[in-house]
Amino acid sequence: MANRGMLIVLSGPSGVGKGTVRKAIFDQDDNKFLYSISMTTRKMREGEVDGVDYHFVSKEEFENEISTGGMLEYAKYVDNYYGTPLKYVNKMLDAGQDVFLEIEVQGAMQVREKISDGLFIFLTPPDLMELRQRITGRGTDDSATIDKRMTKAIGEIDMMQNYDYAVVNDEINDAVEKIQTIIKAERWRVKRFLPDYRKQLGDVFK
Ligand SMILES: Nc1nc2c(ncn2[C@@H]2O[C@H](COP(=O)(O)OP(=O)(O)O)[C@@H](O)[C@H]2O)c(=O)[nH]1
Ligand SMILES: Nc1ncnc2c1ncn2[C@@H]1O[C@H](COP(=O)(O)OP(=O)(O)O)[C@@H](O)[C@H]1O
Repeated sequence: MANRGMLIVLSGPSGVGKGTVRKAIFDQDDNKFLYSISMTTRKMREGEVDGVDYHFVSKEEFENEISTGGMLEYAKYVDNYYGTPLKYVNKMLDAGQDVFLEIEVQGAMQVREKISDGLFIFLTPPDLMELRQRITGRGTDDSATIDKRMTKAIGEIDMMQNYDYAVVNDEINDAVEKIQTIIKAERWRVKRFLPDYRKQLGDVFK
């Protein structure tokens, strides 16, 4: 029953803490999800490993994947492509494995179009000033760039209405616990059971 794996999508505005929360979830011992490793054209940072943090590819390779239908979703973000290879996700879902994506908002909306029975969780900041402080705290942007990121983030927060759940990333451990609770409840959603019973209808009156 409900043999197909669950697709879990964690998204939210830049700087809200998606990467931090995702790492905390995957550091838990009893974590059973498979993380879909994204493909990107951005440069590898110190300490990153190809095939672990991302599949690092050239712009030509990425565009070739797009044109041959190899991407479940992709987005151009700060001049680089980021995307989810389709093959791995489908294979794992068909094998009954739950797959976890941590992606930005444009990509999440493309996944929603294609895999409507996925679980879409929006990570949101306690308030906008705190979001600004987190972006500032990373120390990677000047104040004009921070303004641009904030304008973008406000548009992204507006996309919250297209998600199933909103989780406030106030304290990391609380956010992780809320996400785990949502995932547990999702397993018993009616929509995950009906297709299996419907499939059995053909056999039962033979
Ligand atoms: N659409 C999409 N976004 C992704 C994917 N992988 C990572 N991202 C997002 O791309 C953005 C930039 O990621 P990264 O360069 O690692 O920077 P950082 O998270 O800001 O340190 C983040 O918001 C990620 O969540 C993907 O496969 N698809
Ligand atoms: N719950 C939290 N409380 C305080 N700071 C946080 C929290 N979650 C993340 N951060 C910090 O906010 C910044 C942005 O987090 P990051 O995971 O890079 O965001 P994203 O992946 O959404 O762009 C980082 O400096 C991170 O340490």
